[in-house]
Amino acid sequence: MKNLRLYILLFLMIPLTIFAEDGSQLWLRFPAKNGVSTDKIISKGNNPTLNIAKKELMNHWQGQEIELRTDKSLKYLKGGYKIKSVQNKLVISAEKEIGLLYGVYHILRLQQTKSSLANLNITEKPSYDVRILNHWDNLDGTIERGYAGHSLWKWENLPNTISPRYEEYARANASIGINATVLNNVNASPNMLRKDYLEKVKFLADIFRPYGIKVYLSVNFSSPKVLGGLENSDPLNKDVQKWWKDKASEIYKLIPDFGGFLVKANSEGQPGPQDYGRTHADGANMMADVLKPYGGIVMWRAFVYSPSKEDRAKQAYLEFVPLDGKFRDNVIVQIKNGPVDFQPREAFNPLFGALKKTSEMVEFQITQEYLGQANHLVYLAPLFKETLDSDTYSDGKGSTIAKITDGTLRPAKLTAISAVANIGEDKNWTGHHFAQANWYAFGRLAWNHDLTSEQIADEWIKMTFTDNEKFLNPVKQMMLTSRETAVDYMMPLGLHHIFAGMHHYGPEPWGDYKGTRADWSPVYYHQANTQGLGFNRTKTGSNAVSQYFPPLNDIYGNIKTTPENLILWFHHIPWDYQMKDGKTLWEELSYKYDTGVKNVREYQKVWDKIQPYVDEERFTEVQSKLKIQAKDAVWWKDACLLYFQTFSKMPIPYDIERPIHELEDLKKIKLDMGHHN
Ligand SMILES: CO[C@H]1[C@H](O)[C@@H](O)[C@H](O)O[C@@H]1C(=O)O
Repeated sequence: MKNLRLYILLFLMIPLTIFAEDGSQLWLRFPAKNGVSTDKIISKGNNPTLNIAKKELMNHWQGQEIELRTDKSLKYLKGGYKIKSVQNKLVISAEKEIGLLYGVYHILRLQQTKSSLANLNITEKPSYDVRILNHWDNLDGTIERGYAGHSLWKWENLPNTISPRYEEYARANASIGINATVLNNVNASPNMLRKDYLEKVKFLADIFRPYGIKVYLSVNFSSPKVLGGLENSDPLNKDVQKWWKDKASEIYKLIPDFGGFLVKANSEGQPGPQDYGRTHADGANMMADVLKPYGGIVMWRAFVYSPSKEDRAKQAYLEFVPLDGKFRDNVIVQIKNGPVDFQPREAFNPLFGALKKTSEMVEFQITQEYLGQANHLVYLAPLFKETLDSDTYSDGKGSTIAKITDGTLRPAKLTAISAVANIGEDKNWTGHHFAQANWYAFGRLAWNHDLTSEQIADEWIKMTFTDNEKFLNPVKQMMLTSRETAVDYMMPLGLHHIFAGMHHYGPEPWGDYKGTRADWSPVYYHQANTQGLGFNRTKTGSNAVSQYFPPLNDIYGNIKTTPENLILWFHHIPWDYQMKDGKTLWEELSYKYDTGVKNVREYQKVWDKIQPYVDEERFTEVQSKLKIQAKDAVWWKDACLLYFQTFSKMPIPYDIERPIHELEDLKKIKLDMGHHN
């Protein structure tokens, strides 16, 4: 009897052990045991990176014999590799060991996704040289726009305590080809460059190095003054230049392969060269000169907005175009995908392609500051692809942002792509299990921007969850539509920045922040009045359309040819304007919000139905996040429709669910999150 009870108990525990998954392993769920024995791995040499590659094979590879071979003639692959089936074995070759490690992750991915391993003949060359994460982590452990707990970097404990997550982080990045990281917030503390902090940075760099990851730092332009006690931080002051020179030498003594600096200057209150009447080029070049002897680079951000009254969407272009050709060749201008700020949908940033003699790189945001943060399931590959595939026409038809930034159209000395990370201390790393997919997607696209959103989702689901079609197909569909769904319930038809100030989580279309910058207020962006809705950026308005190359300036300048998903970005249009499907603007807007809500409801059903194929922990966690997302979608719909209705004075179409909130109550919601604009 006793035994029987024990058996029953053991039997009941089986599912628990099978399903003891929590998300902490990310997509790295290779088979745990039964890897190949050492004699099935042929490789010469003993180098830390190679040793990791061999260890991964021993622990996880279940296939045939593998040969790892460095080959100097493969330099042209720029860190890439070849995988070839030769008789009974697989040969992975690359110029350097890091290419071999990438090749090993490639075959482990094939194994994990149950792809064919027969007759392989693969050549991989990355789209970009520098594939970099930007952490907005502060020295006190908080993260600006971080929604997955505190920073991974425990500065106070370094170098005495080394968290195992440092290496896990490096491994996860290497597995998708990310090869660089900026450890600290672009709103940078001058203390980052203090001797004691640099020594801590060295420890992280040492852990990341075998995984091919170079460390970069965000620097505060006033460091010479604040940290060095100099009179000012004027880039043309010899003492200031010497301070940076000495600092560079100090850094490279500790970290010989240090990557360089990321700089946010003269933006949102940060100091910069303009404080001394100098230009962005003067500032960037001063830093570039001190890094040059060591092979370091400067990533200078174009996210600036000046005290001018110009449309905010025009400002980066206005500041940087006159400086084209004035930057050193180890400076690269880092440009947000859109001209405003990581909105659910923006027109692409017109600065892409406009700098002809200066290297340009994209900055994406993986952390979902404006996309429901860690609560909403929004798969971002479609957003990333939309930007990369946008044709700027800068050098004629086909001048996509991908081709401008990857060196195809401009033989750029330097190619790079970056994204603001969503990683924190949370057990599942990113707050929402599905937000891991956005880290993954960024890495995969940085490696190969020709991959489709669907391919990436397919891989990620198979690696992270299962290849069972009953899970794979519906979940993939949910992911692929999720970005458009978020656009629909937040800001359809080109609406933008109608978020509540500070936290940027919920809706506040009525926001009119008198006394602050006009361009921090939602009312500035949607321009709703009794005539209509939208921001007039045509010739009769801010003329932002003129910053686009022909024929885009005309296409966007004309209401009839502007794509409807951007119509309110470029035009102020009457409420009864007739859309392509025959509906009025007001009706179209209403149906878009409604579609967004309905889709989230569908996602809830999809998720509940796949319960048999996922562990309890992840099932419940995603399920409860979807509940929040569904409530938030209704909140967005009610807030925006009830508010805009005060101008349109038209009824919400009767086949749409009625609002369940009162506008006045919604206006009272105050969330205490975040800390500035
Ligand atoms: C790091 O600051 C961020 C800020 O939190 C974010 O709300 C803003 O819009 O963008 C800034 C930037 O990109 O510099």
